[in-house]
Amino acid sequence: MGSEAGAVEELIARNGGVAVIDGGLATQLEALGAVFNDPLWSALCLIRDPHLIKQVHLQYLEAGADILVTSSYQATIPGFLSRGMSLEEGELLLQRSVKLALEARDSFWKLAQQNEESNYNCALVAASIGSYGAYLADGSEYSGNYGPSVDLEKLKDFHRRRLQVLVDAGPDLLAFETIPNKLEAQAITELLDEENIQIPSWICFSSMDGEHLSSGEDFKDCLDILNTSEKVSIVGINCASPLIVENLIRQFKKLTKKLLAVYPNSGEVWDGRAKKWLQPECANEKRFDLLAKRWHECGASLIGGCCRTTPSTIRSISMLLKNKP
Ligand code: MET
Ligand SMILES: [Zn+2]
Repeated sequence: MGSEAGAVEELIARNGGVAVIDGGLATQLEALGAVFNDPLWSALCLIRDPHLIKQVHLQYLEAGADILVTSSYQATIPGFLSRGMSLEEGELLLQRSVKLALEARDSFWKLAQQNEESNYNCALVAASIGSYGAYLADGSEYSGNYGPSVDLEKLKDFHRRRLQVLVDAGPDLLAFETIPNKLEAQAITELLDEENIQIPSWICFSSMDGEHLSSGEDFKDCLDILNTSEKVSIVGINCASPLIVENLIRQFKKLTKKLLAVYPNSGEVWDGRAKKWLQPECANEKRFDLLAKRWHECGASLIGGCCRTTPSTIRSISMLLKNKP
């Protein structure tokens, strides 16, 4: 546990052992009418519709989220440069992602404090840093297959400038998301030290089988690396099926003492040929909020949703886990 994780620990203690992370950002942007059939994905909104991003942050706060994840998941400097933007413009967009979340948090909190009956916490803002695979936009964030040309230094170089810009914009923590392999976990861990980052980080992995990282590597080898870092305060899983999360929490509990975060997707699977989301088996029997209660009982202390989860998912888990409206 890093010494800087005080604000997160405080939040968890105040809620009786849990903090609620928000839900799918891209999903909710699409629900509000945004269209991003594009390699920049939801980062397009930073350019075209920043007001929608703020609106989604406010919707998640209203639903009870204690932690907002910013819109920088697929916002990268090489991605922006490849669209003809300058370095300066790209950096401004990254700053904007943090600013939008901080503004939403501050204005919501100001109103909440004026209402004596409100039960809200002052939310924390986690700057999202998607994996290298998310930038490639070729699905490799779910396979971990980056090819032979990608080594430790290349991954560090990819992450370095975005990390610096996001930290300078003043978020409360960093959220590395959908990390699919050990090499990238190691690159991030080393980079946090090299850059002397002073805010806490979470590193969340993707997993397809509920046993291994998406790459097929063992979590033990990966967590052995993360456990050596004071800068990584929280580890966990995001954008995996909710049906495999409990097994992963049990495994993580044996491998690390760090706080655990889980925010799986809805369990729907994208059928690229039919261009529609397929419902998971047993979707009805295993409702997300009941699963979330199990995840908490098994030892996860930060719980939320990823793709295809919405403010209504977050509202129900917030009510169930915090036992207050
Ligand atoms: N924070 C990102 C989002 O909700 C995570 C996406 S995982 C593919 O849009
Ligand atoms: Zn997701």
